[in-house]
Amino acid sequence: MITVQKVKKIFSTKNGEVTAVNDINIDINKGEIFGVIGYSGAGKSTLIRMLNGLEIPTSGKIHVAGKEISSIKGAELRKARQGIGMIFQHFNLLWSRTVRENISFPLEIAGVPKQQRRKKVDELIKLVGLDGREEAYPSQLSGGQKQRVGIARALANDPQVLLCDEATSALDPQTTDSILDLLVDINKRLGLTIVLITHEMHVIRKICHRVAVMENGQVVEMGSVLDVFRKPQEKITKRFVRQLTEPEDTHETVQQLLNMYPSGRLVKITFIGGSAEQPIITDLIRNYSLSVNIIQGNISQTQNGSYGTLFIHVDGEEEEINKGLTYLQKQQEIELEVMKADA
Ligand SMILES: Nc1ncnc2c1ncn2[C@@H]1O[C@H](COP(=O)(O)OP(=O)(O)OP(=O)(O)O)[C@@H](O)[C@H]1O
Repeated sequence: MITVQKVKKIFSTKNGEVTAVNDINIDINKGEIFGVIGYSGAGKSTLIRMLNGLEIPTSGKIHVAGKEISSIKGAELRKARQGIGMIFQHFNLLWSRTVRENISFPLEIAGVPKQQRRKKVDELIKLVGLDGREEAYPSQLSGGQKQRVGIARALANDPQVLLCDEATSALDPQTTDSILDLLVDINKRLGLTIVLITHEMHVIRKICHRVAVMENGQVVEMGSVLDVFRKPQEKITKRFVRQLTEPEDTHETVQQLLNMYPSGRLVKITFIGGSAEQPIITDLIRNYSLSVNIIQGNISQTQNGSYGTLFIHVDGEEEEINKGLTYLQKQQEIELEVMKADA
């Protein structure tokens, strides 16, 4: 559905050239929810703006829904853009227009007759759950409702692709979750391809199938969300994954525990997919002469299955400990890390 081939974007500024996007290659499949994560300045906005022709690459090619978006101009580009919806962090609604009029706006521009417009807007209002709020103005809506208007407006021309630019960054956690649920629902119902950029791993974890991690204009890591969670390769990816799996105080706690328990091992187990439901801790206690103390754990769901981490302290005879750890290591879909004290 979307291909980004060797794309570079260089901005010329007073202080010289800035390479915002540096040689990126990405293929996004039809019906996929694809996330791009990175810190501020990584190049995410520039990349997503190139996907709908708001920026033109300095070099390289971008195809979206069969059109080479990076090379077309004028009326052809405007037409192609109708097939690409976009939602924004600050909603970008028209404040003097009602909910109904905001959603109707892109249909007016596309020259859709009045009656057809009304029917389509009614459908969209239902789809995003804004029944009863049709005549309200944006200033009378909550943040979540404003983003629902943004989503309905973006879907007005039946796009094949929806781009989301930090679409939940201005919302509280509960509202963020309800908007993310709506995006998953729309993705399933309409088969829409969704590309989102974010700096929050929670957003990636909750709704994306695949993720690309951006740093300094480059994609430094890319893969299915579960794979990236299981084995993050780059330092920056590990930092993002830790946002979810280890509360901020965990590092300190681990160091304290290592001092408290000089014998045995402190082990971090990462569970992926089906293994999260297997009774491996029970097996460990039953089959080996070990004492196992559970210190901290959490589990969460991704679009590709469950994912969790567990910190345990294992103690006993040295030989038994080694046997027990070997047993754990042999389990598929489990990653094992023996924690060590800071040097
Ligand atoms: N129009 C522009 N002119 C000059 N430099 C720009 C322009 N747009 C972006 N940049 C620069 O390109 C780099 C990447 O910016 P970009 O906004 O794409 O990053 P980002 O990951 O989206 O960060 P943020 O979340 O802060 O927007 C930054 O160094 C930025 O200053």
